Amino acid sequence: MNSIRIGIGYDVHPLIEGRKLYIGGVEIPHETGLLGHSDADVLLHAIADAILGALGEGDIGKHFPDTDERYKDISSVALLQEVADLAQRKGYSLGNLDCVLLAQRPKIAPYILQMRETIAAVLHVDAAVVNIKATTTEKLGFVGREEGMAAEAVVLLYQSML
Ligand SMILES: Nc1ccn([C@@H]2O[C@H](COP(=O)(O)O)[C@@H](O)[C@H]2O)c(=O)n1
Ligand SMILES: C[C@@]1(CO)OP(=O)(O)OP(=O)(O)OC[C@H]1O
Repeated sequence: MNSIRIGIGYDVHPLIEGRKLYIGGVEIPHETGLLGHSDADVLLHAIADAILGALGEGDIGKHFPDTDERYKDISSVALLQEVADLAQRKGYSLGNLDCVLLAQRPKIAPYILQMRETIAAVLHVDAAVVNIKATTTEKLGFVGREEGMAAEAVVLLYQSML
């Protein structure tokens, strides 16, 4: 029987002035951006962690240490690409992916289709199997105070070949 595996991912990054805002591989005009060693794309980090979890391969901190200068300011699209390549080498394909971004502002709805297409291209799937949701936290907590953003992702992988 072909094996199926699920994985979850969760990530948080602070928001500061003077950084560009990248979410889901898309640059979004905003007065603050996410802080991290990489471009701090919190949504792609949660997705990459979910895939690594499904593969039993730890997390992105293990694969791309924030002490390594190679990953300084790197695009998280490149990190997700490396994770996708690992999944492919292990014979796994994406069944479907669901994720949610927690952000008080900006509204990301106008960018969701571009994010889905970007992620789908990296993962070699149809955008129909990539679902992206967003929620404010009704001005509650660190997200509501716009101190940071969080993201969660769940993926299902299936073994496509051996
Ligand atoms: N940063 C965000 C947060 C939410 N949305 C969309 O707005 C709608 C309402 O969200 P609530 O959390 O206030 O219930 C919902 O459709 C979200 O997708 C958004 O685009 N960007
Ligand atoms: C991606 C990495 C590597 O550049 O750095 P950050 O952008 O700080 O992101 P984090 O979510 O802390 O995950 C792992 C890191 O090693």
